[in-house]
Amino acid sequence: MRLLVTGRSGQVAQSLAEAAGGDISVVALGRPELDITDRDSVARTIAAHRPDLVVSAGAYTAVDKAESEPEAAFAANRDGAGNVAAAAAEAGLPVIHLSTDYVFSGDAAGAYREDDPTGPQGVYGRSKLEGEAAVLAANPQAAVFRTAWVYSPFGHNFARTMLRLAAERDVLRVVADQRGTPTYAPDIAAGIFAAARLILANPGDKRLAGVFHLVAEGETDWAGFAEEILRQSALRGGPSARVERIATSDYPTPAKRPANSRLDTQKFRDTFGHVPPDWRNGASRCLDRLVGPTA
Ligand SMILES: NC(=O)C1=CN([C@@H]2O[C@H](COP(=O)(O)OP(=O)(O)OC[C@H]3O[C@@H](n4cnc5c(N)ncnc54)[C@H](O)[C@@H]3O)[C@@H](O)[C@H]2O)C=CC1
Repeated sequence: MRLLVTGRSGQVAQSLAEAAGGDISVVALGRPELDITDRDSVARTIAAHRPDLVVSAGAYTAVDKAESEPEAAFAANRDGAGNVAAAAAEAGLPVIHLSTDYVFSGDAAGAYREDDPTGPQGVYGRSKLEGEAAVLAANPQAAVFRTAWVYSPFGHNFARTMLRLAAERDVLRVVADQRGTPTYAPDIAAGIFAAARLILANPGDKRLAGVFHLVAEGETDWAGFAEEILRQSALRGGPSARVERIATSDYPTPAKRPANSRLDTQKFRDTFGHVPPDWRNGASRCLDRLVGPTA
């Protein structure tokens, strides 16, 4: 199968490109040749590369900056997402679109299911929620995968930030009152490949369209994630530091984050027959790459 992926230098796009091989080919494209805010450039790119399926992973992901740049966030996350889904639909192609736990308020007690009420807390979450609606309206073969707390060997992410800070400081202050599931981008890529295979084998199957939650198994809080990264780093001879657990109120940010980011993945597992690994397993593989293998 041949996948065209938007947002070439992003964590998920790079993970998809890296995992391609065998009967899977991935063409990952980004600006300047593919700008999702430019409908014509999306249509031209799809026509030129003739993929079987489009993965929409390009997005405006600067959560705090979005509060002061709402136009840019909505241009990419709502209008750009809609452009990609519509251009795929015009070519008769299914689309897998990435969305986020930030569409929820975080006030619920348990893990969020796909049909639970949304309630984004900031501009980024609102722009992604409106993007979901645009995608589902534009393409009858659209699957929206909400994921969360993405990290990888690439780009800006929490795991890399913790390692960098641990090399500079003895104590890292990390919020301990936001719960969720760290999800290793290569594990998202594996879930996307499994789903894409099924979607392409069952064209028009309505059960494979709609919203799904795709995160790793298990849960923790940001401080717990930091502790695990630093524990695994120390095992490999990498930087380590003590984690001081703090409250969100001690670390003010422009955008409010959900206190509960947990996503229920039952629907994804039942529909696509794919079970993502535990988050600690992903952390271990990421640390193998960022620090090196354990002795
Ligand atoms: N990073 C995270 O923790 C989470 C990410 N997500 C979603 O998952 C998806 C993938 O996320 P990541 O790979 O982490 O993001 P990322 O920030 O690593 O990559 C996004 C890519 O999109 C590109 N992009 C932005 N505007 C564009 C435009 N107009 N045209 C073409 N490309 C453009 C950026 O240059 C970047 O390479 C996104 O939809 C994001 O909203 C969901 C939950 C959490």
